[in-house]
Amino acid sequence: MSSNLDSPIKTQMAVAVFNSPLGREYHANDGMEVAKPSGRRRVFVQTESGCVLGMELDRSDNAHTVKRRLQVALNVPVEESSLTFGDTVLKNDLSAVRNDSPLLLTRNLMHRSSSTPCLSPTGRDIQHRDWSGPIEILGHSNSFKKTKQLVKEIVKAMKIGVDPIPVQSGLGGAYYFRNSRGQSVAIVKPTDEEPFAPNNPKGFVGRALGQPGLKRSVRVGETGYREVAAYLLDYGHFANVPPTALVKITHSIFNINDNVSGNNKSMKMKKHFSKLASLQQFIAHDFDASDHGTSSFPVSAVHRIGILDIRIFNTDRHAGNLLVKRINDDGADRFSQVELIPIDHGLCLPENLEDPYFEWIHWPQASIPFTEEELKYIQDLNPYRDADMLKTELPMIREASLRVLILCTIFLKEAASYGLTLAEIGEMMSREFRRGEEEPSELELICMDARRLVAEMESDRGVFVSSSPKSKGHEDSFLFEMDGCDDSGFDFMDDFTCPTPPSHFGFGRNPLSKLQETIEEEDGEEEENGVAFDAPGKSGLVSNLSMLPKNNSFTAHNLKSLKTKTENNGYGYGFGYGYRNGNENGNIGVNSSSGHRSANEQLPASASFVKFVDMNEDEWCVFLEKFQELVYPAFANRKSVSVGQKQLQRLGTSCQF
Ligand SMILES: Nc1ncnc2c1ncn2[C@@H]1O[C@H](COP(=O)(O)OP(=O)(O)OP(=O)(O)O)[C@@H](O)[C@H]1O
Repeated sequence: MSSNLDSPIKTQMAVAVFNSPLGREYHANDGMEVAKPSGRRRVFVQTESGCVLGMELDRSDNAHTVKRRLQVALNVPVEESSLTFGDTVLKNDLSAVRNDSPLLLTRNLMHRSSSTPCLSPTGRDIQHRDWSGPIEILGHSNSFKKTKQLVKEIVKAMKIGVDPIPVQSGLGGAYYFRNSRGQSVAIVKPTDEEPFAPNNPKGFVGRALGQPGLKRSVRVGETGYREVAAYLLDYGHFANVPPTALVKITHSIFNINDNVSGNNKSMKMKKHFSKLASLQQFIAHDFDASDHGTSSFPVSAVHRIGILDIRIFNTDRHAGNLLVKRINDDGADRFSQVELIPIDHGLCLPENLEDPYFEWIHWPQASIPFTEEELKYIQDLNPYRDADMLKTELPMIREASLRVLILCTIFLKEAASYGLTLAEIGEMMSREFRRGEEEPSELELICMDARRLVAEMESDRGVFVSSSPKSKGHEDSFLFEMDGCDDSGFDFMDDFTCPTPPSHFGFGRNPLSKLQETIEEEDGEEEENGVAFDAPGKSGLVSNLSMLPKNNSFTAHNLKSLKTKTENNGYGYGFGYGYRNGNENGNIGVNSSSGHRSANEQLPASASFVKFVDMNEDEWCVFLEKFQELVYPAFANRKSVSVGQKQLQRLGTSCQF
């Protein structure tokens, strides 16, 4: 039986099927929200094609009944599909699924590239039968007040025919939505148009939702809720993150790729598609931080954004992601002050520690000590409360990301109270390149030591827990079990071995402490397919970039951005992991005829030195205790080096005279 999960139109048809069993539709944004009887929930099912269905669940529903309804609508046999909610593949019980949760429907068998889209001429009629509003906010937090207002303005404008405008810059699909006066009021980024997602309009396709994305530890399709998480965590608007919410949004502007030819389908069809997207308030600005000298940036703005970046382990704070707005502009070229607006938090809260990117790290503002007010803000942060808040507001968030948030917040609190500056904290979190090797950051080294202590305690007590680091047959070596997208047959993070980290802190980093990451299934498949690019060295980067699509939406900014993203991760020194073209069995499809590029052609794999998700609750608690004990010697070490560096700098200056 051919399954039609890839058909956006079929997906739209399914709306009718979903609405019927319960007879009543829930309107999130029209002010008519009816109190639901307990057990009744509104969920949003996203298919692999990116399209989204609003659906009501009853207390009696289970995964099987939901999939059965999907089978009727989409012709996907129940036994061939999986329904995923965050970390959980739903087997039967749906009690963990809360109101407003997005669910991902995937096929177990991987024949994506050979599936034939099935288009239905009745799509328009179906759209009329979808009673949900054109924009529904997922979640009911008070924090979304501003967004609700924006949504009203946008819907009003849409009704009188004011269309959104596609955003040319950036690697993902994004659209400026406007008010009735034609002013941009929000930027909308559909989750299925992210870089490498199936409907990316700029040629970066090749991975399925849920697979590793631009950053290996952030899955494709999951940057949208991270944008919202950053906003929700920005208590008191401290760092100035623009109001952001996750929405189900329906419009004909959105991009749908024909998954056979890779061509853009929606442009020709002008159909309406419902998508899950982040919707962020548009902030009028004058330039971004890459366009202007940074010396005018207020110290407090840099500190506040830096504090947020550390909490959320931002891997993408490049200068383009800091908008700059002049204030007190006297009309001349001079202006007394600027306001900074941090945007684009889709690559924060990774599922693993990797190399963060903090543009501010070498700005002088970052080396100025925190003020009392900033220290108070930091001390009042409660990582466990933050994690609970995110779980409530964004129920699909993964445990691994929450652990990264908890760890980084603890690290920030301890480091700030010890007296470290923003720059020192950022440096301790960043990896370095030595002799062409990416080495773990000081933060990662501390974590590796803490993990070793947990493992030692367990072996002393004779405890063997399946999720603990296990002996791999040779001394000092562990094999960590991975969580994976088991149903997709694609391991998110593959097994890797972990030699014992060095027992000292600081600067004697042991290159051998780097975990040897298995490069997914590539090795085998490279041989099978006989198509492999191996371009070590910097020239590899250049040659790969030169192969990027040349469509009109792909600008120098995109290039710079991809280059920054890769170089930031230390990949600028080599695409040395080997690249391959997609294969017809696989999830890494390439449509070279259409100019669409495979994700794997451009993405090197990142090293994982330490992970947290394989620890059970008890181990995690002990790990955190050990971590907190171990940070102090590391802080002392860092402080003494900073002092040494300052003395050297002074010496250098005095030598000039
Ligand atoms: N809240 C906002 N207000 C105004 N402009 C915005 C806002 N968010 C994004 N933009 C603009 O849209 C562009 C693209 O957005 P963004 O950087 O978030 O997308 P992206 O695809 O993730 O980009 P990149 O690949 O560079 O990280 C930005 O360069 C910026 O000019």
